[in-house]
Amino acid sequence: MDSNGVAETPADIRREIASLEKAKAEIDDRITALRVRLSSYGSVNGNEVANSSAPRTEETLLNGQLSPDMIYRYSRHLLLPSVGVEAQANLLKCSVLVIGAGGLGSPALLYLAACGIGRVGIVDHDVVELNNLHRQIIHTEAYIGRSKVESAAAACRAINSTVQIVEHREAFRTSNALEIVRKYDIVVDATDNVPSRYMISDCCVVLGKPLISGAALGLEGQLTVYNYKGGPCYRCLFPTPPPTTACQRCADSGVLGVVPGVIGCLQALEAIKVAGAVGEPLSGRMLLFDALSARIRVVKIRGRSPQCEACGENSKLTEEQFCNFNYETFTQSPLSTSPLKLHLLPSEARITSKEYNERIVKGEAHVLVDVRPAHHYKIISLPKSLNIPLASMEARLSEVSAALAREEGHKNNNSQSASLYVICRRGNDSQRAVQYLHKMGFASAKDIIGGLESWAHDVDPSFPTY
Ligand SMILES: Nc1ncnc2c1ncn2[C@@H]1O[C@H](COP(=O)(O)OP(=O)(O)OP(=O)(O)O)[C@@H](O)[C@H]1O
Ligand SMILES: [Zn+2]
Repeated sequence: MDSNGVAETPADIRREIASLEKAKAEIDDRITALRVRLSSYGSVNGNEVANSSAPRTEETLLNGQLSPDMIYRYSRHLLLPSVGVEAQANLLKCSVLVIGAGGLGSPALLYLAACGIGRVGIVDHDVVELNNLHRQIIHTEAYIGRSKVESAAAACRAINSTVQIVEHREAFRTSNALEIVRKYDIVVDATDNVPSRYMISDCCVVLGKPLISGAALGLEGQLTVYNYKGGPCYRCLFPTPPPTTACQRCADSGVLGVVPGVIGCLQALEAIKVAGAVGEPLSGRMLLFDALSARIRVVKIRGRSPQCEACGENSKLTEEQFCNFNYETFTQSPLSTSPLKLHLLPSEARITSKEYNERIVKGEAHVLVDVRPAHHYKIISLPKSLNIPLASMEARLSEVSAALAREEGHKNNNSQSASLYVICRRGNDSQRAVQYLHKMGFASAKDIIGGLESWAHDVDPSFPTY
């Protein structure tokens, strides 16, 4: 008998329980969906404020108080006595600009968005490539060929829709630097080239912004904070640029993916310390990370130099001077990451990859010397090429003579001389090698223009590039 006096069976009761459970599940789903919708609004004292495309942190803070959603989202920060509500509120009010959305920028951006920095700006002009993905973890395969900024911004928004993400899909140059940096409180240098480092540092000096600077190459990385509370700037430490030969890039020297990951995370950490006003930011000190030996050292570095041309006592670095300074000339290296293209040889000492292919198809007697380092040669090489790295050419010249003699013996009954071709990855070292071979009496040596990259591009599209 139910409360209405209607007879009921156990089967009726089971049916009613099932029906109520179904309704309860639907209500739970509805509550979850509403919570997700709620998180795209700013919460002011329990009254929600519509906040469509660009969430504004100020609206989520009332008299410096965190909204209930923020208390929940950042609760693990708030529970840390050294962080707490005050530092979290500082993060929410702060803006950070990350220049470069590559190996360093990827983890830095993810953590900065996740931790609730109020506004995060991203600058990059590049597009996502397949060979970026082993380390540039903010990007996914779906974004290959698309703007790194667009990709990184989407990832940041997916992690934290309450953070305002600003996209700057352009190269950072003297012409736009001041205008961009002015809008942020802290700058993170996550670029990979020397002219950008000087330019970013000078810009931060001119505008008085703290700079979190990181670098990673191969199996090593380093990190420091410049221009912070009377500390040194980049120029204090490096008044003159390094020789161009000392400036390597990941595309040439390689990099273990986790290494920029570690340094990029530490950059986010330093930015959070500066933004939140907690701890001791890494100013006047430099952290050095050696992945293979698993060593991290922190060394003291020189303080602000009174003679520094950017931040020193007699510095005349003004906004106007900054805009007119040529950082590419100063550092003798380009801002863009396009590889160097040397022109060392006359045209008669060069041959295109297509021409070379035609000659070998015709069966021309020849020797092909590949002058790349041995570990490059192991990645991929052309059949029957002889690997003599440029650095060991002098010691191994006799191998070139022996190979030519062998080839002449095999193919030419009339003992006509065999041709000598030299190849490398992109066609720079091959020219250097041919110059040397000419000097050593191998007058007919020719370089293959554009190296293996042009072979892959113009002759055999299935030949791998790296
Ligand atoms: N002046 C600049 N303005 C904007 N972005 C820059 C500037 N200089 C460098 N970058 C960006 O910084 C990022 C550095 O990333 P990273 O060092 O991982 O190398 P990469 O250039 O993406 O790859 P790889 O060196 O392997 O070809 C790149 O996305 C690059 O486009
Ligand atoms: Zn300085």
